[in-house]
Order: sequence, then structure tokens, then C-alpha cells
Amino acid sequence: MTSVPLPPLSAALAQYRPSAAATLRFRTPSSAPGVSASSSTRARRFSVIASAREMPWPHVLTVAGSDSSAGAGIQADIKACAALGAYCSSVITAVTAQNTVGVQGIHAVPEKFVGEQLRSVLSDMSVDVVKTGMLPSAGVVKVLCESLRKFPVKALVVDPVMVSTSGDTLSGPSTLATYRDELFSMADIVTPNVKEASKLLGDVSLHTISDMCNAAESIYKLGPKYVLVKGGDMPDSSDAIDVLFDGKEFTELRGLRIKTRNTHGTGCTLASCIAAELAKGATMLHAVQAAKKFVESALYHSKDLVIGNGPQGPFDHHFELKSPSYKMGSLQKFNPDDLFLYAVTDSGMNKKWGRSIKDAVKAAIEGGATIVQLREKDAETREFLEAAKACVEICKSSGVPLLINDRVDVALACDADGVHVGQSDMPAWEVRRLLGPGKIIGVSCKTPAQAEQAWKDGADYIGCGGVFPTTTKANNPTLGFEGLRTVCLASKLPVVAIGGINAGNAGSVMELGLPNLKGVAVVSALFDRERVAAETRNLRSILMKNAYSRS
Ligand SMILES: Cc1ncc(COP(=O)(O)OP(=O)(O)O)c(N)n1
Ligand SMILES: Cc1ncsc1CCOP(=O)(O)O
Ligand SMILES: [Mg+2]
Repeated sequence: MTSVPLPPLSAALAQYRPSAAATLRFRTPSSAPGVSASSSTRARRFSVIASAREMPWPHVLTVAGSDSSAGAGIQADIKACAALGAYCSSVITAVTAQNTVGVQGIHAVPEKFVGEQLRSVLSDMSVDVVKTGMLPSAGVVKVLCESLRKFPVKALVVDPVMVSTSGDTLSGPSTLATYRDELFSMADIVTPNVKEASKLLGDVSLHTISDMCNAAESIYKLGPKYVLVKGGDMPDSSDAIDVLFDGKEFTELRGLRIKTRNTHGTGCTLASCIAAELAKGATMLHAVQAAKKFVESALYHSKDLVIGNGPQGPFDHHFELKSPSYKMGSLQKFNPDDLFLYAVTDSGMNKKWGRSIKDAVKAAIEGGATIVQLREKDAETREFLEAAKACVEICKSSGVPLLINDRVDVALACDADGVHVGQSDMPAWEVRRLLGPGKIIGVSCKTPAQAEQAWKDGADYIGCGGVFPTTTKANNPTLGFEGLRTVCLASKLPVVAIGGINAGNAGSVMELGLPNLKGVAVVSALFDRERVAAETRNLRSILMKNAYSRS
């Protein structure tokens, strides 16, 4: 079984900010049928359309029920797709009256009219992926299958919604049979939770991961290319474990279980996120991973929201819009959350372990580093610049900022995201003058006065240490927790702790609970090791556990 843990929240957040590319790409709209226009305005409109460059916008069509409380169903699907930069059209199969207490009523849309909606969308718009939610009758499932045969799409995501989170039945036994007999064989992925998997397989009991694997295998035999059995409802675990099966291999996907009442719509959202990622071109494993990360982040950010009086509330799909970095728009270059797991390379250690800077950076990112600094004290300038350029590419493609230690010239030449300087390096104000407002500047500070100066000089964060004794930097005084606390309390800037930090003591650093202490910077505990990715992953999971338990 392959085990794929999730990257930290900060990386997840960075990843979920719709990229400029995603927000700017759009498809020229065609004129709406039934809208009257004079022949000259029509001609003008068509000439504009014809001359415009066609730009694709990843498009998901959701075929599902409306939820009046907007936590689940069509409303959740549209919000999820929008958050991930995909367009979402909608075919409504039923209108439900529901709230945070439960489902008070269901009004199914006539099957023929579901068919009409499907024809309207699929005959006109280029839909990449169809995602299904509540399909209230066998007839609706059949209408959908017919439409998909007539208008094939790139992928079909089937969320076999049978029972609402409040326990109300949303589709009956004859619908289940049609799912199994007709829809599943057309699906790229089917995403039942354990209750749904059990129902699909004639009420088998599912209690363990091994039961989930067996269920995934049995559902796979019904025809889909992938099956994701979601273990969120499994008891007695601090992790939310899902099992993905592709017919050959089981992949266990772990996420943290967020303690909150606001879980209404998690299933719809997960399936819609998978659909959105597939529409954007992701592989199935990546789509599922990204979807899980999104749901985990949204639940985390919404855990204390209060909407409605019932036991299950909605969560905020657009939590990103509330973050200060998003509000500052495209000028924002630095997210303090990126300091969470700061990997600082070391040329000596890379040499010792026979790896290139590039491989070291790749491995740290693979393990979940959220920001990287190239600290190559004895590299030749030309060789360093070449390596730095390669690392810039790697980091850009992973959405991880890359900073250069000391060397403003190298940072400028390779267009790095910023520079980290110490008290004997170029002053931060001078670095800011050279790099401009759009780059990240970090300054090492050991005292409140230095922290104040860094802020005045226009730095973005400060590095504070050594917290513990270190052999990586010669003659570096140890500040201890008290020194770190004093600097943090005085600093107006976010702080990353550095010096002698490893998997054994990182938790205790973060447990200091200092609000502006955003993470740890680490050299030897990642790079003076044989397996950089594994060490990074381990440290990340320790930091994440701490971050979640504090909140
Ligand atoms: C994140 C971070 N914090 C502190 C340092 C140390 O910088 P400096 O004091 O300039 O020492 P050198 O790294 O240049 O030896 C850092 N590099 N990164
Ligand atoms: C660069 C630096 N600045 C203060 S301590 C330090 C070295 C940190 O290295 P390690 O994580 O191996 O102790
Ligand atoms: Mg320096």
C-alpha cells in the first residue's frame, strides 16, 4: 500500500490561491439563444467573437440537487469549482428544503426536464468533466447516461450520494441498482464514503482499512477506472484516511481530522474539487490529493463559524478571500505562513552526501518544505548562479518561494523570490532598494533593536536564533527559548526560528505559542541526512500536529 500524507496547511493554502493564469483564462461567451438583437449588433458581436483568441476555461458540469442551506449540493459544487479556478455549470435534479438541522423536503425535477437541462449545457458549452451528486431516481441516472453517450466529456466523477450528512435518504434502492448497472462503467472515479460503499455492496460492514480496500476492489469490479472509499466516518482515529484503488494498487491518503461541526457538504466539495482538478489537467492521484487538501484547509479555517442552529453547519469554500495576503491582491508577494517549514541548503552537506543543490531542493519540496533558501557559502559564483536558476524553475513550478542567502547579485540574476541577510551582510534597506518592493527580504535578528531596525528597513520577516546550539554556523550564540520569546514579542514582523532545530525539538519551539512565530528554519536536520524528502516529511507532520492541536 502506498501512503501519501498531505502537505502542510500553508502549502495547501498557497496552492489554492487561484493563479493569475487560472483567473485570466476564459472562453469567449457565445451569444445566448433566445436573446433578441438587431442584425447589426448581432453581426458586431459575432465579429468580436470570431476575432477574439479562444482561451480555455476548465469547465465542470455538476448534475446534482439544490441545497437551500447552500452547504452541500449544487451550491457547494459551484463554490468549490470557483475556489479552484474552474467554471461550473449546473443541471439541477432535485430541489431540497434543508438546513443545518436536516432535510425537510425533496422536490424532484421531472426526468425529462433534467434531460433538457443536460442538452442545453452539453450541446453548447465545452464541458471538460461531469460531476454527479444527488440523482433522485433510476430514470434520472438513465437520462444522464444517455446524454453522456451523446455528448462525451473528458471525465466523469460520480459521488454516489445516497444519504445526507443528517441521515436523510436521498436516493432509493432502484437508483442504486442503476448506478451499479449503468453509470459506474462510464465513471472515471466513484467516491463513496464507508456508509455508501456498504450500501452499494448490499450492506456489508466496513470497520477497518482492510475492509475499505476490499470494498474499493468490489466497487472497482462494477466498472469505474478509480474508486475512492472515504474513511471520514471511521471511528477512533485522529487521521481521516481514504483509500484510492486503480485496479492494481491501493493508495492510502491521510489527512488530519479537523474537530468541527461544520462538515455539511464535505463529500460534494471533495468530488467537485477532484472534477475541477481533472478539468485543469491533473492526474487522478494529484486531483484527489489536491481535493483532500482543499477540504482539509476549508474545514480548518471554518471550524469556529456559526451558521444555523442545527448539529451540522456549512463551511467556507472561499476562506482564501479572507486572508490578508489575498486582500492585498497581486502586489502581495509574501505570505508569512510560508515560513512554516523553511529549508535552508548547505553546500558542504550536499557535497558530503553527493547530491546537487537542485536535487536537495527537489527533495525538500517533495517532503513538504514551504520556503527554500540557498545558503551556499563556498560555491563559485558562476556555478551557484546556474544552480540557482534551475532551483528557481523547480520552486516556481511547485509554488514554493526561493530565497538566496547573502547574495543580492545572484538573487537579481536568477530572479529569485528574495534574499536573506544577516547583521554583517548588506543592510536590508539597501537590499530593498536593489530588489524593489515585490521581493521577499528576511533579516537575522538576535535582539529587539535589530528586529525594530529590520521592520524600519522594509524587511518581510526575521530569522531568530540560534535557538539551540548548532555546528552549522560557527560562533553563533545560542539564544534559547527566552531569547527567542523576547525577540518575537518585540518584533512587528513574522518570525522564523533557526539553529539546532530538528524533529525532536521543533514541537517544543512551536509550543511556545508566540503568535508571530510562524515556523522553523532548518539546515542539518534535513540536509545532513541521507533521505532529505523523508526527513522533511517527518518534520512537517510534527509541525502540523502541533499547529492543529494549538488551534
Ligand atoms: C531564515 C534564516 N535565518 C537566519 C539566517 C542566518 O543568516 P546570517 O546571520 O546572515 O548568517 P548566514 O546564514 O549568512 O551564515 C539564515 N540564513 N536564514
Ligand atoms: C544559518 C544559521 N543562523 C543561525 S543558526 C544557523 C544554522 C542553522 O543550522 P542547523 O539547522 O543545522 O542548526
Ligand atoms: Mg548572511
